[in-house]
Amino acid sequence: MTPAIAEALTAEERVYQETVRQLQKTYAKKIKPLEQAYCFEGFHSAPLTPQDIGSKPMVLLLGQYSTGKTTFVEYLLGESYPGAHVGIEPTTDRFVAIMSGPEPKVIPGHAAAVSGELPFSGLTKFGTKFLSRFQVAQLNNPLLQNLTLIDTPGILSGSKQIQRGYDFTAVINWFADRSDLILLLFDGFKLDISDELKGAIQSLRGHEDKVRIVLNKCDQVDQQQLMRVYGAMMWSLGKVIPTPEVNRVYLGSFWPRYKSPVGTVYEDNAELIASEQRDLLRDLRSIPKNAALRRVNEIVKRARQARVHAHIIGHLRSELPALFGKDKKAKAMVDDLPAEFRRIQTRYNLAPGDFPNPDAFKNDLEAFKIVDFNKLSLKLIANADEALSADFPKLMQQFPSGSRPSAEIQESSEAGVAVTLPPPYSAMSMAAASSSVGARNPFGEDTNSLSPGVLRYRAVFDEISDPQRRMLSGEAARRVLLESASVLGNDLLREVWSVADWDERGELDKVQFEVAMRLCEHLKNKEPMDAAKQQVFGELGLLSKFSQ
Ligand SMILES: Nc1ncnc2c1ncn2[C@@H]1O[C@H](COP(=O)(O)OP(=O)(O)OP(=O)(O)O)[C@@H](O)[C@H]1O
Repeated sequence: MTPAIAEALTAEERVYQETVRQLQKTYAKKIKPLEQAYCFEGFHSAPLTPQDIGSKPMVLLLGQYSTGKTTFVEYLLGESYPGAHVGIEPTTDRFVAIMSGPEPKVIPGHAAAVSGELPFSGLTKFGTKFLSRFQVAQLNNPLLQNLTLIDTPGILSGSKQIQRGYDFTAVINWFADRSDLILLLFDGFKLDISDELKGAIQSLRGHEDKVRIVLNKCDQVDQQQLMRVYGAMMWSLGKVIPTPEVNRVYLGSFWPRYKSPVGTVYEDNAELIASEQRDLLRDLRSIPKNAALRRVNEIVKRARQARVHAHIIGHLRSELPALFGKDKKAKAMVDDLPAEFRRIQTRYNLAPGDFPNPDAFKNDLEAFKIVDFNKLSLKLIANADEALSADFPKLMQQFPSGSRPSAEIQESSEAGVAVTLPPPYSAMSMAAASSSVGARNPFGEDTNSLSPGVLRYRAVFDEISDPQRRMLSGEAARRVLLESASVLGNDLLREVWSVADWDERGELDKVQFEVAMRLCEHLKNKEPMDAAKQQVFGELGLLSKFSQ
């Protein structure tokens, strides 16, 4: 690694360390007790350990075999890591977490997963077969003071693919969840995108903002070939990464200094490659700062969920009669959870976007008896409220003004915890939404007819929709519409729904959600429905839908 990277990372690292320390403290004192009192673990996930919150920012490397992942790690480190294998044949047959340690050491997967010092306890759920294909490689390298790198087994093409004995895609997803940057490496000299790689890429849904594509070995082809390879790669990726934005691609050839390149090296791309590599390093430098923001964002999101969860559980418990008819009442409530959720939402003025899916919640509830739950503790709730309205926003102040607070933070700092709008409606989300719209439309609509900035509600949609299916359920959409446009009354909202759900699926995709929300805006300005419809479909370039 060049000293310049190490230096820049160190400054960012201090902010990261301090943020993490305060997050750990606030979480342990004000959020974890709430989670524990209301069995949050049974419905969401186990309480976070200090290691979970404080783990170093992670960079995940993914790609077909021999695309140069291990060599890329060596390029960043400026040295090889213990247990690294580089070769033209498939070499890395395991997941390797490359981490900081006092001396070069390999920790086998089973030991790493039970170590309280390492953030890998969650990997035990993938079983013994996986753990024997996982290891931690420690070494004393300045880059690793700030980052953990995850080298992954190369993905083989087509029929060569071997049975792994564990769920490769689920493991990728686990690491992707915890990563701050995901580098997808392709070989510019031998482009290949196998089905398993496509599956792995598809499992990165919801993490598109972290994905960067690296077209490696670019000096092995001439300029004309490079253009063709680049085009072919983007074409193939367009089919598997369904985002409207074009992913950032870095063209490069990442060799450590101590190795001299072999084979044909074309000089005509040298300048381009050099400047692309500089850009990628800049991206890597910003990881600790972004990671600190991401950690705060994640904890705030979790705290909001835990608060809503406590209200739900406390409400269900309190509604049970003191003496007779407990079972009957419990059954009635469980049978109509959406109605209970609405009641709780109105009573405590909670954001609908923080509520869980009622069906999933009902499933999880089967493992419990409502009568065994604790009643609502105002003290625990007040602690969580304080964390959301004071501690987390204060934490954000230490970031330079250029850093963007998340929607959740914005919401809790501006409006305290008694928010009436779901977090995505913050001005920040809207701005972010309109600034990041690209040219490709994954919704089956006519791409060219959508003008830039058209999907103003996309951040809202991204936060509350099903991340796998990219659809918003009827129930969730109804809650948002009621929340943001209840003044329109049920009849108008019903009409809005039937306009937006034009294909009568009972759920909305991103464009349909945009239509619904924009219609509400116009209707709130007292425009007649027909005029509002024409206006909205016109704005979105969907007039063909209007005439249907
Ligand atoms: N920038 C580059 N230009 C040309 N050849 C490269 C480059 N980087 C790596 N190589 C060569 O490509 C081969 C594969 O490299 P490496 O083992 O790092 O890939 P990998 O993606 O980690 O492979 P696997 O998935 O099998 O572990 C090696 O022979 C290596 O020397």
